[in-house]
This record gives sequence, C-alpha cells and structure tokens, in this order.
Amino acid sequence: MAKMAASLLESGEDAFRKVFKFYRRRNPPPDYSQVIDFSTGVPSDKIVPAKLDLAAVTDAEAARVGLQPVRDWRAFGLQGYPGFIFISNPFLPGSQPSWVRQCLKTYPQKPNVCNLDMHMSPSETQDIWGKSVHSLSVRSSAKREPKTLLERLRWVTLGYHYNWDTKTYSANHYTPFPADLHSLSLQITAACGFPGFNAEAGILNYYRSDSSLGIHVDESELDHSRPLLSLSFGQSAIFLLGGVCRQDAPTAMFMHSGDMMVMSGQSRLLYHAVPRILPAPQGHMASVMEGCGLSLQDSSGVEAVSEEDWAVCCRYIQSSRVNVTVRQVLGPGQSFPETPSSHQRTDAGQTAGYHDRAADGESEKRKRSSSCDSDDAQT
Ligand SMILES: O=C(O)CCC(=O)C(=O)O
Ligand SMILES: [Fe+2]
Repeated sequence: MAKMAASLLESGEDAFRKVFKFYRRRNPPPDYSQVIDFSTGVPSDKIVPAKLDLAAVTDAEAARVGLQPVRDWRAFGLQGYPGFIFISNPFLPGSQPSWVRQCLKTYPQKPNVCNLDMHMSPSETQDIWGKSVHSLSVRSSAKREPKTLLERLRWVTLGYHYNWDTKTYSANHYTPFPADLHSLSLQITAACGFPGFNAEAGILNYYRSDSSLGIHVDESELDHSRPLLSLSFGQSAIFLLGGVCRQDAPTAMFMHSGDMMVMSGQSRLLYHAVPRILPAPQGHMASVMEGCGLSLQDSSGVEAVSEEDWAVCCRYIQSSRVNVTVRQVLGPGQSFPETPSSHQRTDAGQTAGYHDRAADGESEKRKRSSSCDSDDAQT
C-alpha cells in the first residue's frame, strides 16, 4: 500500500491531493511559509498587478454596495493563472458587517434552500436565525449544549438551486436571486472586465474551524465564458488553486475576510479546494469588527446592522468562515436542455454538500469533461 502511494507520488499523480493533505494536517501543523498572502505581498514572486476597468463602476455605484472606489482596490493576478483575479478586501470600512448579516440572517431564509431542508420540514427550517439567536447569545463556552440551527448550517443555495445529486441546475428549481448580492456581483465583475454579469446562482458555504472543502471544478454552469465570483467573510482560509488536471500541483494562498476572487478565462475551470480554516490575523478581524456601532457614510447603500444582530454575527464569525460563490449559469439567450424529470429532483440529496467530502480531499468533480481526469471518481 505504502509502496503504491509512493509510486503514485513519484509519477506526479494527484499532486493536488498531496498538497491538500499537507495543509489539512493538524499535528504537527503545516509550514505556511509558501502560502501567498495578498494582503502583505509575501511571498511575492508570482504576484502580478491586475488591470481593472476604472471607468466601469462609478464611486457612487461602488459605495452603494459597500465598496471602495475601484481606483483604490488592490487587485492582483498570479503568474501562470491567466484570468484569475484576487482583490484584497475592497469593502468600505463598516460595510462587511452588513454582508455578514445577510449571509447569516437573510440568505438562509425561505425560499432559499439549505442543507437542513434535506432532513427537516419547512416549518422547522423557517427561521434559522430566530431559532438560534437566544441560545447563541446566552451560551457559556464551558457547557456542552446542543448545536443551534445556525451552527448546523453548512450550505445555502440561491437563484437556480444547485442540485447536489445530479450536479446540475434546472429551470424548474429557481427562486429570485437576492437583488443586493446581484448588484454587488455586477459591480465587482464589471470592474474586472466583465460587464453585464447576471448573477443567477449562488452557493454559500459555512465553515467551522475544522471544516474543509474537497478538490473540485465548478463546471455545472452552462456558460463558462462568464466568470465565477467568490467572496469570503470571517475567519481566514487556505485556498488551493490547481490546474486543469489533478496532477498539477496547486498554489496555496490565504483568503481573509473581505477578500474576493474572480475565476475567469483560462482559470474558470481549474481545480480548487479549501483544506483548512485558520484564525484571521489580529488586524484583519479588528477591521471587520469596526463595524460594531460604526455609522456608515451616507453614500453607502448597505443597510446598517443593529447592535443586537451584530453581537450574534460577531460571535459566529469569531470561529467560522462564510464563503459566497456567485455564478452566471446561462449565457445570453441560452436555456436549459431538456432533461429527464428524474434528473430534476430537488427535494433530496446528500446533506453535506461538498464539505468534508473526504478528509483527504477526494475529488468532487461535478460533471465530467476535462480530457485529463481519467482517474477522477465521479462522486
Ligand atoms: O470556500 C471557498 O473559498 C471556495 C468555495 C468553492 O469553491 C465553491 O463553493 O465552489
Ligand atoms: Fe468551487
């Protein structure tokens, strides 16, 4: 067995999995010295500046969704990954809390779908926030108490609801995409050179400190010429960006609260994964926390968060991370192909999404297509 593993590695096979396991290791903890940190620029040899379209978004449009003027964004590319853009926290001071509140209080609400719906009735999952806040706020850390619904939340889907069983979206399982997140996505992607991005599907992943996200490619969307947008809040993560094959060793980077990624062009269909969640650096969390009680500028269109709500959000994100990916599913004029009705089931499914699919990062390939994936199990 060990011999087989050694020869697999020698032949360069599944280099991604090897790196995934390296960063997931608990004891001893991994060495993070090779992890790119865009917030500090170290190590910097692979980081290149990314060109943004400064005229695509006015300062007022940016402020309306809680973003700094585009000229102030710190946007980067990575050598060897054309189309990949990393934006280091472009939010206005005080605006992240509003997006965190949306992710914890608003987006889990019906008609959106979440992992808890897979084994609970609609009335039980009706008000996840309302049913959790009391226990969350009086909880003493010493006592072991049953987890609240909010703590058991693993994923929420928006718009065209991703079907974890068939790994498809379908016309008949759609609910309106949240207008505020649509507008935020439109401004970010426009600044990155993709005007007219139509946010049609969203997946929110809720990570605890020991969570991970397996190696996968996002290819269920029908139009791959449109970018995929990813936003992170709360604790930090190690994000691994690989190649079109599992044999390509990935690049590791930190994602901190407020950071964004755009995967487009040649980087749209690359393997990626999150092997580890780790505490946010001191200063980063302090800047999110500034939101407590900070009154936003008048020009900001994001709704202020009440102190009561923010206390709950703070408690949650002190040990958790929320990631939001936004996708355009259909190209202009495109529609879903006819599929057998058995493939359009939306009421059942595996409840974990693609979280913790396998402790060693086994691949979650949502739909086969790449020419070099013969060893990938379709899970
Ligand atoms: O949590 C992340 O940073 C990645 C999420 C992701 O890859 C996905 O939802 O497809
Ligand atoms: Fe993904």
